[in-house]
Amino acid sequence: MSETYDLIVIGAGMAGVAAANKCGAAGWRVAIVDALPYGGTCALRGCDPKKILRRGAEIVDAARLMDGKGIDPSGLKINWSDLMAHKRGFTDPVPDKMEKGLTGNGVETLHGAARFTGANALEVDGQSYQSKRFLIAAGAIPRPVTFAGADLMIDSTDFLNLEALPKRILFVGGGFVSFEFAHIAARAGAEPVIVDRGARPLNAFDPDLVEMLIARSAAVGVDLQRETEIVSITTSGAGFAVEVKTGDNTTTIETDLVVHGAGRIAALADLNLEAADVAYGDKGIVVAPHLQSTTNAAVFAAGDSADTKGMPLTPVAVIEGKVAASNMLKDQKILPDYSGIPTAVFTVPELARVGMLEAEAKEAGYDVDVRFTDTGGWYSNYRIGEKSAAAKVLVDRSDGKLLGAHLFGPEYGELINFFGLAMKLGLTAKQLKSMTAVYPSVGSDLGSLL
Ligand SMILES: Cc1cc2nc3c(=O)[nH]c(=O)nc-3n(C[C@H](O)[C@H](O)[C@H](O)COP(=O)(O)OP(=O)(O)OC[C@H]3O[C@@H](n4cnc5c(N)ncnc54)[C@H](O)[C@@H]3O)c2cc1C
Ligand SMILES: NC(=O)c1ccc[n+]([C@@H]2O[C@H](COP(=O)([O-])OP(=O)(O)OC[C@H]3O[C@@H](n4cnc5c(N)ncnc54)[C@H](O)[C@@H]3O)[C@@H](O)[C@H]2O)c1
Repeated sequence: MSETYDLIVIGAGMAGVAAANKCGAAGWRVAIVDALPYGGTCALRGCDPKKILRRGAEIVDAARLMDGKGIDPSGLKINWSDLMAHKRGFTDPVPDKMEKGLTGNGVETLHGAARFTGANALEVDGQSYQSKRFLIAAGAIPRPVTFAGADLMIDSTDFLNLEALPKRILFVGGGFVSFEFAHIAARAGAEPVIVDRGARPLNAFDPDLVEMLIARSAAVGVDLQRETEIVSITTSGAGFAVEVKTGDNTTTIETDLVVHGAGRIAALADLNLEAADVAYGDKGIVVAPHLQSTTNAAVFAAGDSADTKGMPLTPVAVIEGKVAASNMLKDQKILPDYSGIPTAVFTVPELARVGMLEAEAKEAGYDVDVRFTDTGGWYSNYRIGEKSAAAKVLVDRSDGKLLGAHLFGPEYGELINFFGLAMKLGLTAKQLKSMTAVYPSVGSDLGSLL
């Protein structure tokens, strides 16, 4: 006999859990299902474990920047297995905590891979379930790539579980994952190479600041090869030979490990969406702006597995999960507010962005006042020995409002949040400048960037 629910959520990550808790707490009969331990990518295989490993890199880098300024960094090194144990101290308890939170809100927690069998029906490990509504929050998986030997790569999840870090690591793709991991690996004594097929890696970020990050990366031993395609990966001794092509030139890079950093696609292949008549593509479930499927009214989608305006980021997944839940509960069509959502690449130091890129703002016809400042010589950076830092703030000359902010430097992953809030509230640059910050703090630099 099949069970009947008000809502079944597929995926116990940030989007799914936010929605399930909200609908469960509102008194609906809700079930949530995940094929993996509860917690999703961010808490178990992404943001949180990654930033714990980055802490090791931050400390090593900070000490090296103070070499000759009162700190002797010689002998300082990352103990990889201890750092991993520190990471597991956070990740191990997550599934249990998350499941308890859900059951506390009256949500039934199921385990296994969900597969649609009809417009209002799915099965999990042979057991059938009926529901009035479904939320697909199935996240993303590494983009399948076609070069020979692609199966020899490890993915980001494997990297975050490495018991030992080899010396030579090649990252395929010049995006978030590769830059963040390469920065950690370099500070842990590895020699990372990033191979990107494009002319400009991290192309969602300000090009001038990306060039500064590339130079800073090179200084710590991260080798970037641009406009370079992977031809093949083969095993070679205990490691791998990666054949790469730049223009007409083909060379081979010997390495101990090859890591997939070539993007992610929505994880929908196993859901048998055809059975439920749910339209989808590589970017996710095709949804109306209020997150309801365009082809099956019983289905909503949120997070990395929904094709929306939002980037595949944790804050977006949470917002979309909550908005989808609210729309289902109240039978309304509220739209997610994507304004002022910042993002950062957690290299050391970090690169951050909120709002439009300079090129996007100009293309959209704004009269843009571009306020670029090299902050490498500022007190905040002098204090810690960092010479490479800058900010680019974009202001609309017509009304003084912020169009975008782009930052590269230590603690700027925090500083960007002020710009995000100001943009969400529609503040002018002048209004933001009126903020009084603790002195001396990185926040107290903000006024001078405007
Ligand atoms: C290495 C890495 C680092 C990242 N760092 C950051 C960061 O610093 N900041 C940031 O904002 N974002 C970061 N992200 C992105 C962020 O993790 C995602 O945007 C976010 O986790 C998406 O949440 P979600 O709920 O949509 O999906 P997920 O958290 O991926 O959850 C989806 C869940 O669905 C389950 N599932 C899928 N198919 C099925 C099925 N058929 N049946 C049952 N269960 C299923 C999966 O097992 C998974 O647990 C990072 C991503 C990666 C890979
Ligand atoms: N700090 C964060 O917020 C964070 C961290 C990690 C991941 N994420 C999320 O996860 C998503 C996926 O991250 P990602 O780094 O895997 O992808 P990405 O989309 O950021 O970058 C992929 C890069 O790989 C390149 N590429 C693709 N195929 C290639 C090939 N065959 N050979 C060489 N280069 C190739 C692309 O040109 C691109 O530069 C991101 O878009 C982001 O939303 C966020």
